[in-house]
Amino acid sequence: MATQKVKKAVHFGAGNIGRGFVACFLHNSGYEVVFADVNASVIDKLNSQPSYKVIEVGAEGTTESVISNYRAINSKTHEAELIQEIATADVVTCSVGPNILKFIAPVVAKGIDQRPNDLPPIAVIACENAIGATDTLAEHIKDPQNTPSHRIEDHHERARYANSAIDRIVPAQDPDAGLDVKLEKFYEWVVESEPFKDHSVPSIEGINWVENLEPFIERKLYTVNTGHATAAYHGYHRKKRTVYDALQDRFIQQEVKKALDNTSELIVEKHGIDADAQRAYVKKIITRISNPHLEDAVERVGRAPLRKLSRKERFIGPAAELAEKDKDCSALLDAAEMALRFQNVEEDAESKELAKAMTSSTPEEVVQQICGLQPSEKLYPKMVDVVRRVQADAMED
Ligand SMILES: NC(=O)c1ccc[n+]([C@@H]2O[C@H](COP(=O)([O-])OP(=O)(O)OC[C@H]3O[C@@H](n4cnc5c(N)ncnc54)[C@H](O)[C@@H]3O)[C@@H](O)[C@H]2O)c1
Ligand SMILES: O=P(O)(O)OC[C@@H](O)[C@@H](O)[C@H](O)[C@H](O)CO
Repeated sequence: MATQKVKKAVHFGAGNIGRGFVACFLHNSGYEVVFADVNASVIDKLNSQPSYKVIEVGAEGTTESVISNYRAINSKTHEAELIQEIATADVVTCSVGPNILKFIAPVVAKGIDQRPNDLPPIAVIACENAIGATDTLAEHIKDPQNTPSHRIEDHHERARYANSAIDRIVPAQDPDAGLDVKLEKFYEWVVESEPFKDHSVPSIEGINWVENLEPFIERKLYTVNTGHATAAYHGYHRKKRTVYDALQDRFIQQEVKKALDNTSELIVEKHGIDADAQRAYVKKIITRISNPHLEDAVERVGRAPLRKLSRKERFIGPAAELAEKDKDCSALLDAAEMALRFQNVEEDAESKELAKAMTSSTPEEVVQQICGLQPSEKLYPKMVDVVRRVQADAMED
């Protein structure tokens, strides 16, 4: 009797969303998961412990599931082993952070290049909070430094790249929790189906396959993440510990609602999303980010402010489009102002860099270099005023 081959997934980033969501869904879909990470302590724990728990918390109570059938490889020290795993895997996923994609690309490229001819193309799905994260990873993989140019023409026979939108709040974990991950019950994982049109899509339970991802990723980033970051940055400024604490403050709650009114106007018009459906979505997001069981620190949600203030991200992205249409983006500008004031310099390298740029650059330089706006854009002078105000306040302190 023919035995069915066990499917294998290599997942880069054994952190919160990696262990708590992506690996959990791959495991539940019958994959053996090979984690790749640079954190030696997490790798050692994964290799010495045969299972860990994923604990869903919420108003409805707590449920636990057990994840097993995984291995882990240190991508810094065991590159050759990792290349072999990728060469023979069915799926490569990652949740390492958008700025890390360029660092994992070389090893993924080598694994793809060594893929045996008789295997179907590997599915590559980046699970980051960023528009087109898989495209970004693919660009790095296909860079001549990583894939020889004579191997590009038939590269699609070895790999297919699909963008995704991934949504589940996984806070930083208690240091004593070991590998276990506490997270919210809600999840949404939407992935492009188009790259697999001449093959079948990978069989991963829970994925919503769509032809056009743009409305899903923009709706997610400009609602969940805009709302989350607005609460976190206003919360940090008002000395709140968690996003839940921030949302107990009526002023912050109003700022979040106003920011999501701004982005809803854009999303509804741009993507033809039903206004009532968007209102219900916003309501659900506010309930989700107000989850008292999650203990989600404002420093985690506000992490990497340079990334969050960049052109295609949760504030400047929608605000630039709204400004071009002469529509209200004032709450997004207020939230961006709070992001500029996020000075978590001890823990966050980008925050330190931002603080330096705010003291050494002109407002115009900050807006061009950090927010990626050009003087010809309608948002540009508004954002210059915001930076000028923050810099003036800093001079007074
Ligand atoms: N936590 C969430 O709620 C959530 C939800 C949706 C999407 N995301 C996205 O997922 C990504 C990861 O977020 P997270 O919260 O899990 O962060 P995290 O810090 O918990 O996990 C990131 C992991 O990547 C590893 N890593 C860093 N550099 C690496 C490298 N060069 N090679 C391999 N591994 C490397 C780190 O050691 C860490 O284990 C981000 O893009 C984030 O926006 C997070
Ligand atoms: O991961 P970031 O830094 O892009 O954003 C922080 C949080 O808003 C984010 O991790 C959310 O928890 C997540 O996007 C929910 O799906």
